[in-house]
Amino acid sequence: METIKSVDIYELGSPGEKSSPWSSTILIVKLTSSNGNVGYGEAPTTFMTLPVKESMREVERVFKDQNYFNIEKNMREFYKHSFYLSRSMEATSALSAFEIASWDLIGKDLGTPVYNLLGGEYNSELRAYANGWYSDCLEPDDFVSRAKEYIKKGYTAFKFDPFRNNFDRIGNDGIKKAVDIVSAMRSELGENIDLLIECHGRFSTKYAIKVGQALDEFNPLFIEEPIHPEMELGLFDFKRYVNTPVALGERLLNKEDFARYISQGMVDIVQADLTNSKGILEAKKISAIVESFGGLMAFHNAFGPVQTAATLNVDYTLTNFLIQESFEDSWPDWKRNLFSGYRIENGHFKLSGKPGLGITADEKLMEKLIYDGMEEFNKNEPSWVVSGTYK
Ligand SMILES: O=C(O)[C@H](O)[C@@H](O)[C@H](O)[C@H](O)CO
Ligand SMILES: [Mg+2]
Repeated sequence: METIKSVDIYELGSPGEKSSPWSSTILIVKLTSSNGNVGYGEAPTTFMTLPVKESMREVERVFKDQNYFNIEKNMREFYKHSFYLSRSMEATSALSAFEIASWDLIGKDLGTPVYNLLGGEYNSELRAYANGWYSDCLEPDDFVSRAKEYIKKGYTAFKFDPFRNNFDRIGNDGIKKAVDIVSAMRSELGENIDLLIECHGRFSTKYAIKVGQALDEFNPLFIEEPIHPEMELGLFDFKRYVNTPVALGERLLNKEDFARYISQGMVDIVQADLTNSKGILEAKKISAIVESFGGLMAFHNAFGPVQTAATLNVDYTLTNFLIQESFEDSWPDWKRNLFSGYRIENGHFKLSGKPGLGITADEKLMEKLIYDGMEEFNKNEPSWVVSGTYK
């Protein structure tokens, strides 16, 4: 029986190098098996780096010395101990990292990519959408000319938040500015480019509806988190008055959360995040629930390379895959060089086909990037926006 012999938790970062503010640090767990193989997992940060790092120590107490093939058992064991798990983003994130790393080990032990253990390859080309591409863009022309650079790289879908520093409420001027940006993107880039509108859960219901109605005419692929996440009942009204499909999920924690949303018709496109909703097997379960209600999957993927690799392994197997989020082309070099194995070419992701998650760590670089502390903080710009856009 192979067990988890040692656990290493890495906080990595390179202060000063431009990075998405919410992901200027990343958290990686490395599990070493009794047979010498290593598996990697990742947890999200966003103003919670140190609490999540600390939570990973709690997960370690449960997972250490266990047989990592027993994913269900180990997950349930942590569930039993972690009284607040069902409500804790930090605990669920920490747990997810261990789950993902366990799969990396399992795949490596069996000599096969993780997707082969989850139903096999259904999608071989994974269409990506670009995010992070619009840093410092404020005016319609800024957005259009930056998007054109990404179209040259092969992207055909763009997510962006055109709402600047409007929060809770938005006035006519704020709506007009957003409309100008979205309308310029549509008219300059054409009907074949998909526009994905990100609201970052910033509005209360009435204002979200105003925004949604104003943008419907530009036919976005979806509108994301239009309403503050805890005001989810507002989604019923939102969906009554706005035609654009609703996407959300990056702040939901488990399949039961997703089951409530999808079964009540509160969401169309589900953006679960493997690193904060219990990892790979839960992602398969969530996707199955969503599929049963006719929903599509577009996994949230805003952190580091282990997250991307884990997510792609699930994407490969999905019959209800829509599109995959990607920040890769706006990453700083340190993040790009940490792991090799998957590619993004011509706006599509491809895995290496190597065993496990299919990635290899540059361990020397990892050692160099070890960092201790919270991610960057800017009083004037919350960490969840693309930098230079909250004005
Ligand atoms: O959809 C997304 O990619 C996210 O909303 C990001 O834009 C977040 O701001 C970040 O993930 C914060 O955790
Ligand atoms: Mg989002």
